[in-house]
Amino acid sequence: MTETRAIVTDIEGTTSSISFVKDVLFPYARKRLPAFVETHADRPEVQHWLHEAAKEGGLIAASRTEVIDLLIGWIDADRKATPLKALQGMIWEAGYVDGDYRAHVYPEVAARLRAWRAQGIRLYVYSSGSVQAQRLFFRYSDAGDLTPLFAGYFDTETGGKRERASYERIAEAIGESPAHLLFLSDVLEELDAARAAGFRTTWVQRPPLACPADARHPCVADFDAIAV
Ligand SMILES: CSCCC(=O)C(=O)COP(=O)(O)O
Ligand SMILES: [Mg+2]
Repeated sequence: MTETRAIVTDIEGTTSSISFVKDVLFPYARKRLPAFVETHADRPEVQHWLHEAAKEGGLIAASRTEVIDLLIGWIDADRKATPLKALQGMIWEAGYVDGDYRAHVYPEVAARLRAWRAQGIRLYVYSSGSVQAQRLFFRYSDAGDLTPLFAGYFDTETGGKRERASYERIAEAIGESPAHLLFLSDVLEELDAARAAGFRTTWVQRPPLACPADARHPCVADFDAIAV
């Protein structure tokens, strides 16, 4: 079998439960978004992402309230829009620092990540959440600070997770041939795109989901079952 030199993992539904993201993080950001935008509107990075959101939403000369409404609509629709993800990451920071929540990771994940590192495999994250959000997530995880395990992070500024070109860019950035890279995700369209770029793939189907017998990617219920 081809040697795996690096693993790139998704977060939601793969290292961590969908419920933590949807039922804890998203509502936290939704509730605080209007006040966050009003009180941080002078920060250049906030201005930048509000402008990008308005552009992506097709709003011309939009008021701040209109952009906030647009962003809230995107949260409700679970739209993986880069401007929304960047702003969510900024808002979530306070929740982690204040101890309002810790990021969920499935019980075997931290030990398995450490075992892969001990084997010399480099670890990366590719999530729709912004790089800032990803760093916070693993710094404040319920298994402790996992950020020392990761060599790098990719978000939708690299491209959409269902696009082959994104994985080609990630392989280029990691500096390895895609054949030596393994991508983990719960979403088949993401795995198809990664495979089209030459990555090895594994589909993570956390219980109560189950792997179908005719799965088109190697399929596991947890990280301990992943063949590297
Ligand atoms: C970085 S934590 C929040 C993740 C997030 O915002 C999201 O939309 C989940 O996307 P993923 O690509 O990890 O499934
Ligand atoms: Mg996912």
